[in-house]
Amino acid sequence: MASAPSSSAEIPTQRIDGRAVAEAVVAAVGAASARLTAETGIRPGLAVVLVGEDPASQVYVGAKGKRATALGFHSVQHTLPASTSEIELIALVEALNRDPEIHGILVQFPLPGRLDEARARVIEAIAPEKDVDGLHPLNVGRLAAGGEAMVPCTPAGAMLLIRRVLGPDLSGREAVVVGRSNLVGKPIAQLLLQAQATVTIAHSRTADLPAVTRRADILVAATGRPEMVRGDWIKPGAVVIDVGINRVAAPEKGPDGTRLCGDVATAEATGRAAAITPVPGGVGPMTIAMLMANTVKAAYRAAGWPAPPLGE
Ligand SMILES: Nc1nc(=O)c2c([nH]1)NC[C@@H]1CN(c3ccc(C(=O)N[C@@H](CCC(=O)O)C(=O)O)cc3)C=[N+]21
Repeated sequence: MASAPSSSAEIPTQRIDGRAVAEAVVAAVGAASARLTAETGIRPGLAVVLVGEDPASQVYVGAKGKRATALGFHSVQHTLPASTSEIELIALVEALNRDPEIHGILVQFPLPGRLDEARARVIEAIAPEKDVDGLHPLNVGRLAAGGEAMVPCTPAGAMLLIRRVLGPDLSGREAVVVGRSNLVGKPIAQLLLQAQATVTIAHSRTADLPAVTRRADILVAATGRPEMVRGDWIKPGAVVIDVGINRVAAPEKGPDGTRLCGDVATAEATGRAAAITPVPGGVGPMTIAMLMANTVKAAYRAAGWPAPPLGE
């Protein structure tokens, strides 16, 4: 029997293996760390601060600590109760700023309740050279001005995946970032611009969002809304970077079943995108790898050494 005629030819869609790229980064980070420790006695030190008991945050923070320990870093986790005051949290950050064994400080978001309103003050309390999240205004400004900045981990990881597919020069390519957060959307847009792409930042208030995303040769979805980006929002042949990690109900896995999904309807994108990052196994593992990379860079700078090459 003849197959039904299809209106458009299917495009083979490459799944970008974030776990494999993350392993390569982590291997380079481990080698750089070992060299520093052998020659100076300095072990990269990472402090992760978790306030409250958000279960997803506990999982991420645990994964970060495990990675750091496996790399031979000095790794400490500070877990504070949800009732912690702004003054107490900033006092801890200041103690970590002064601690010579700590090169990187990460305060996990979201902060609980009222404390989230203090977010900007907490970020500004972190010493910029220890700000491995790249959120301090000095690092944000340096990234915007094209200087030596600590780059936020998820954007740095996403860019590395884009470069693996398209190379370092994005001249002539249209990039659309959906999402405008300080942690993801805005810094990814800066990095794409630096790589010569033509960049649009779109968001939930953009008029005719699908028409805007359909222009994208590079589409970055960072909306935090499960599978918001549909297949027909994607230009055929686009490279799609799915930054979302959403836990949604999955009745097929039983009454309490859940599954992870991204901000892109991956099944619909398959056969249309040239390449897409899966969830899980895409940008998520890169985020942790780049956190380790930023921590080693901070330790190198503290030792007065130039930043090492990290497979980027
Ligand atoms: N100050 C701050 N910096 C952050 O970088 C930060 C944060 N707060 N708050 C929460 C988000 C989330 N985040 C992730 C890191 C790794 C995975 C990851 O490794 N995901 C795996 C597994 C996911 C799973 O199985 O749950 C994957 O996508 O394959 C996901 C999410 C960092 N964040």
